[in-house]
Amino acid sequence: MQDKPLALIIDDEADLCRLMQITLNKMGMDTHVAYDVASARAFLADNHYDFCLTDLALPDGSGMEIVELVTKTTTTPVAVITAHGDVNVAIEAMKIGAFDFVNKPLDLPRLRQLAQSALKVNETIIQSTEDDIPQDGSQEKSVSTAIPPNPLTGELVAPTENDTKTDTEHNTETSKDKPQKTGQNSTKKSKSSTPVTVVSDDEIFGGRLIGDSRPMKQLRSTIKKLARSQAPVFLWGGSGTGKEVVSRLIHDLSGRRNGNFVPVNCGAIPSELMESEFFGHKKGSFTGATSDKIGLFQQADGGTLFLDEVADLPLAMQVKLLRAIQEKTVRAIGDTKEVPVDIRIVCATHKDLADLVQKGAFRQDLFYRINVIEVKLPDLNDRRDDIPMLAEHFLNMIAKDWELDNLSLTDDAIDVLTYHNFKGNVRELRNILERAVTMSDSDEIDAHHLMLDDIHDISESDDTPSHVSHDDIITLAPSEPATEAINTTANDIPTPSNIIKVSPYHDQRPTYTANTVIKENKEPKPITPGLNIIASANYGTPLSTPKSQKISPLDSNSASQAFDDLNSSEHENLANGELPSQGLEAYLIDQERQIICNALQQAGGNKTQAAKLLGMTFRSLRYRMKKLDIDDGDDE
Ligand SMILES: Nc1ncnc2c1ncn2[C@@H]1O[C@H](COP(=O)(O)OP(=O)(O)OP(=O)(O)O)[C@@H](O)[C@H]1O
Repeated sequence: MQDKPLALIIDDEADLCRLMQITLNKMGMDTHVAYDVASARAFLADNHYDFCLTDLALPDGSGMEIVELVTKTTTTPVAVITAHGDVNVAIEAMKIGAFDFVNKPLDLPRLRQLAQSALKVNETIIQSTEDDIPQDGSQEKSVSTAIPPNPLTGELVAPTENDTKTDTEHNTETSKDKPQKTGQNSTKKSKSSTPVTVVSDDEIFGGRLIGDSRPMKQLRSTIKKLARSQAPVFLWGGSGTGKEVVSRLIHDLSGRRNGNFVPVNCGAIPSELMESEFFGHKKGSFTGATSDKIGLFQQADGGTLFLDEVADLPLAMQVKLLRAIQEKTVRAIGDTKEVPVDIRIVCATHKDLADLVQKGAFRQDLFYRINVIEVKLPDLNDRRDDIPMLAEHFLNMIAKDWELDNLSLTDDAIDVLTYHNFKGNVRELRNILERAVTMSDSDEIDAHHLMLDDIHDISESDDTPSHVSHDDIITLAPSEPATEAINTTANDIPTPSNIIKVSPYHDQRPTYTANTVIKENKEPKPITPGLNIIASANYGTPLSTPKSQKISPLDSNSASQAFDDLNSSEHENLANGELPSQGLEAYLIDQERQIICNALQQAGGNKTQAAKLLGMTFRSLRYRMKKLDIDDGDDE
């Protein structure tokens, strides 16, 4: 018969210990109790625990000592008990490796939740690899400053027989009142009783976090450690460095992986809707609230809430967010009850949040609360060794996606990429390659297909490469699809099961990058005689025609159906200086779709001919058709 999970409770209040014991026993756990640091140390020396819970104020020392000891020498998740409201101490404990905390007076449902999370942490043991770089002075400078000292030091190997001894030697003398042990199997505990899945690094990271440079090895090692904690994580790095990728990995590797991962772009939610989006609302609570709505916090209950661009939160919302994070409860607009939520917060920004705190634009208390573990993501320019590997990875992805043969880069192209100044980081690299593939009709991508000379000039003169305004740009090449989070294929994510929930505000902003733009030319650019395209669509925005409605270019009915809203009176209105009712992006997408359908019709469905008419390569046309959901018909 399998052992029950074993917990160690450390607190000098006997009644409280008894209450915790009863609660954990009812959950099917065995328990040991120690009333001081010395007896806890003795228990820890002789047993392997699945969960450890310690008070901070103990008669002969601090619970922090226990946290340090447990995280340095075992894989056991250790939580701390804090006096109510003493969040600062809880944060300090999490910085040195505590996986979570519970307040006094003790809330039993919260204790149960904590214990359950602890057991889940033990379910996946990630095989240690050579990538696991010890966090000592041997790190490169950029990494050691990026990651706070010793955030979580748990070893990531399954416990072995050597990890533990039997406790027969000391089981009577470890506590002033004798340590209390409950349960049948509590005295011989040689290894974790939680069913363990062993996952290799390749299974976890394969294809998702490419890079063999030292900063990337360090990052992978940090992610694995963070996955064993509930501590809030703050990801800081330039646009396109992979903050969302890292956030998803932390979720997928953690005990929360069966809950939802809810990404939300804080900068994309109109401020008047923020409270309702985050916390939900009751029907009738304001004009337009026609039904009850569950907020993002509740959607992420049991999982992870990823607050991207957290620096963009208005101050009023920061106060409400802080309260929800601290209290672990939310109240929907128009509701009278608080609802408990169990979420882990991961935040990200490319802005200097500490600077915003100084300037009064970001609340210090919220900054302190979300910035428990800070991880700085390295710029691509600081890990150039990874560029060939990343390029190969993206070419393989593009080839698979567009059903092309093997694509490759010439040596010259690799050189050009390796020396390019990437202001948009990995996303920019991917966009450059996507464009290069559309520009080349061969499977071999050469330096000139990358078109990096032009880009260099542009990016040099552009301070905000990743968020260029609509007004002065024309997109030349597709930027990253906004629906990536939804469309990610099993192939992209070879992970433990994950349920991805995408909030309506996730990544809706346009994803222009400097490399995909040319400066404005007010005059529409004639591409071929008779065709006047003012700009190509930005593929980073949702299509105005729903995905399910595939357009057949040769079926004039279905094509015209898609453009019903672009009636002639609208064209007249536009000519008179009015703005498109469906918004610029949707308008441009419809325009592009219509023009391509026209060209295909004129060419009798022959894509090669249609591409010529449009002055683009065959491959570029096929790519655009795919993005715009225009029926591909037979391959030529
Ligand atoms: N190390 C990596 N390996 C493979 N793909 C990566 C890596 N880093 C980033 N990417 C890819 O680059 C793109 C941008 O990544 P991501 O969205 O995570 O960046 P970000 O830092 O969150 O960007 P932003 O700040 O603009 O939101 C995605 O397509 C992602 O899959």
